[in-house]
Amino acid sequence: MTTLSSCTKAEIHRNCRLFVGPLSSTALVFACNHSSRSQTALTRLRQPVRRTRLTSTYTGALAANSTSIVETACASPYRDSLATGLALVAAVIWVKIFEHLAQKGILEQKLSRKLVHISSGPLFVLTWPLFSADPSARLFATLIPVLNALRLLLVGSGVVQDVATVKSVSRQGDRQELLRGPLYYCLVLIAGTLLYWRESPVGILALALMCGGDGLADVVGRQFGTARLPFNPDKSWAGSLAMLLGGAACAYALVSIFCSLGYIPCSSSRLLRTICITALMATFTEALPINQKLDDNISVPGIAVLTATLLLRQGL
Ligand SMILES: Nc1ccn([C@@H]2O[C@H](COP(=O)(O)OP(=O)(O)OP(=O)(O)O)[C@@H](O)[C@H]2O)c(=O)n1
Ligand SMILES: C/C(=C\CO)CCC[C@H](C)CCC[C@H](C)CCCC(C)C
Repeated sequence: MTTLSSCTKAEIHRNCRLFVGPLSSTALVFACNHSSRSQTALTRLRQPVRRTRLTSTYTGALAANSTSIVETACASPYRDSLATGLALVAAVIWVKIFEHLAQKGILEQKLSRKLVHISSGPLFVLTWPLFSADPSARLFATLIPVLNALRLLLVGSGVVQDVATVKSVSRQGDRQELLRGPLYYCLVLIAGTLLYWRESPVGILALALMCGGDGLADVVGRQFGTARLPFNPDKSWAGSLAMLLGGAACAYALVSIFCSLGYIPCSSSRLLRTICITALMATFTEALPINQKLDDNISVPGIAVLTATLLLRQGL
């Protein structure tokens, strides 16, 4: 179990800059999530954080208001349970928001479904630093997609009636659809968490390309996809370009956050090359006329894992 005092002042500053405002307490949880350092160093580091008059108001308020709550949460033996509970509540609220927007007609059903697709995975990945360094932490985190997968199984198979969920994550309101794309999506989140967790960029890359990449291809393709691909008239240049850029940007943002938090050792030129080549391969796979046989939520992360694993064989 690590505590807040295991962060360097620089780490706290860096993370505070990343997660400002209402997420300030999260920032400090993030900041205290690194592998432990020597107690002497901790004591030394702790004081400067307190002593320094942090110039901006938010950092001052942040330190004053959040430290005790965050210290307690970090030091708590229930840290992973707390993080799981928090992420589960966030997941329910997040999907409910889109259910509500689709039901009120504020968002078209297809768009609402795609926005859930684009945002849920990256938001889930962003909850990972809330968990402790304990080897069992990834199992706690896995509970979030596992419970969502179970919900999809129960609703999709008709055991539980939930019209709102069906509406928000299906294309046409057919409950059985939940057993395909959305269920595969949760299974990929489960596999990514269990196999790669926050120690390797491979899982994060695969999830980013499935969510940010493939999701954006649909949104942009529907809107601007007049020029069709020569080898697949169901897909467009605009959709594929959006997947390439959106997927690479999402992957870069997430991996950079995990690099800067110290979970992944990174050399930026190598990382950029890996992200670009993996995004290209995933975009090409998504554009192929194979999605009647193989769901994009399987083919895209599948090819991303293969490509990134091969490229990162020599390490970052
Ligand atoms: N590279 C891409 C990908 C998708 N699209 C457009 O986005 C919409 C949805 O595509 P796709 O995701 O392949 O369709 P579905 O399988 O129906 O949707 P889902 O992935 O959500 O199951 C289609 O209008 C398609 O033309 C596109 O123009 N270019
Ligand atoms: C419509 C979807 C895929 C079709 O291609 C996505 C379905 C998403 C699930 C129903 C909800 C998944 C929730 C995540 C496991 C956790 C999100 C946590 C976060 C903190 C909001």
